[in-house]
Amino acid sequence: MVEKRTPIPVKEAVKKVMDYKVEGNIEFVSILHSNNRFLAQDLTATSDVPHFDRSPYDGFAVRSIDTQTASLSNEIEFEVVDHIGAGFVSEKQIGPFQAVRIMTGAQIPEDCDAVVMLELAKAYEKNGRNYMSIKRSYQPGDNVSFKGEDAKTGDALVEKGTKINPGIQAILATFGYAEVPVVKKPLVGLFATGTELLEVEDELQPGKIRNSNSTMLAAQIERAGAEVKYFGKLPDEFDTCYEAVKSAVNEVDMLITTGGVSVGDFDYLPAIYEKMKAEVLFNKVAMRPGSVTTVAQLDGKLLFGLSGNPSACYVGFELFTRPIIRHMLYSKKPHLRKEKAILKADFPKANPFTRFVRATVSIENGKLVTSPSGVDKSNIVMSLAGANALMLLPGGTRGYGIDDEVDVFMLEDFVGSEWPW
Ligand SMILES: Nc1nc2c(c(=O)[nH]1)N[C@H]1C(S)=C(S)[C@@H](COP(=O)(O)OP(=O)(O)OC[C@H]3O[C@@H](n4cnc5c(N)ncnc54)[C@H](O)[C@@H]3O)O[C@H]1N2
Ligand code: MOO
Ligand SMILES: [Mg+2]
Repeated sequence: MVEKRTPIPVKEAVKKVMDYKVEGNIEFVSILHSNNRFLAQDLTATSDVPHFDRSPYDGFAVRSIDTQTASLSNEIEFEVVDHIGAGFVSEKQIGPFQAVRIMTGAQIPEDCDAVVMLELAKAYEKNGRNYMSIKRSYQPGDNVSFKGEDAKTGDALVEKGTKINPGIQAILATFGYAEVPVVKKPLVGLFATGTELLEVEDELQPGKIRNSNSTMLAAQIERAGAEVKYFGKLPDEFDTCYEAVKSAVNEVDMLITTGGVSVGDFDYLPAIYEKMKAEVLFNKVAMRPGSVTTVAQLDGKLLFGLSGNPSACYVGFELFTRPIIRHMLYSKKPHLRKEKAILKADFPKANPFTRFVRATVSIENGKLVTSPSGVDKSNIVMSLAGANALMLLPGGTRGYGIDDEVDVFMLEDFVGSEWPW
């Protein structure tokens, strides 16, 4: 008699997995290798930026007090006593009706408090000396980029758990973070099981298929921010699989297998978990695809037994493994981001199970719209290519039609959801 499994609701299954979440460790990496990593500490400003008053224009630094009577009918002349570019500091004392020719980014001379743009001054030479004249007045601070106007020492800049992007790279560099505190990438072990599996480069043979789940999962693991340790494919042989899984567990933060979790004669993962004395958290989830997703824990370490069917495997990873990875990377919103979208296709059939339909989400007239990215069966690979979201169709409904509003889970997003269930 085949074992009867009792399905549990998706949110209960996710909760059971999240009971085993842990935070990752900190490591320091060169700023040059920190892009796309996740911050392990809040970033604070280590100095004022800019840390000196500077000129935002190419022009002349002046004492605003000397400009007060300047007007179209009263041109005021200044002697230009110094000339500095960005990176230089004028050592000169600037007296009444004197100016410094100054370039964008250069430090404002101590005695000056305003900058005249080059275009608004007339520059000329007289008796071997440089002069300029202006026809308008300036107030203290006119055309000055002030010390600390961008950030002040101690300002909170970016929260830990944030994915480093080009803008954060600029901030890291500005504040001298040559070595960046990032979360060590969770190491995710990966096995594909199945005697039918060929390598990608193999010629097709009768009854055999190319192993597509390994490369798919490796990419999903990397998309979530973790590192893959691929242990290879295993034939459907109990002892071989048992030994391989048992030893691999010790080398990684979590272990994924794909295939061999259902009730078939060569589906050995359930028996392997039992022999390892791992506690099975669930072995059936009330959803499609991915109903056979099985998760176990061994001394607090999670073993994800994902389905062999490609789409079921894909969905199982995104719902159960991804949030564990994202939590390890200090995210406060580790689950897939949930949004509302307008359905652009009909689903007339009654829907007994909660469905996660591989879907394409796009923006039309400022609104999210969605339609399935292909055939909605768990053994289908093609629908995965265009999927940037999973459309949630709750079970027990009479079907859906065009223009219905549905929930979608965004696959390529890093904002996430705190708890979308
Ligand atoms: N009697 C029952 N049969 C099945 C049930 C059930 O409840 N009762 N559940 C079905 C569902 S739902 C799914 S999903 C599959 C799950 O199967 P397994 O997780 O045990 O996976 P396998 O049997 O190893 O393989 C299933 C399918 O996927 C192909 N596969 C496997 N690995 C890969 C890979 N790495 N790359 C590409 N494709 C792969 C494999 O060849 C099979 O076609 O069970 C149903 N059966
Ligand atoms: O796990 Mo299966 O994908 O529900 O079809
Ligand atoms: Mg099977």
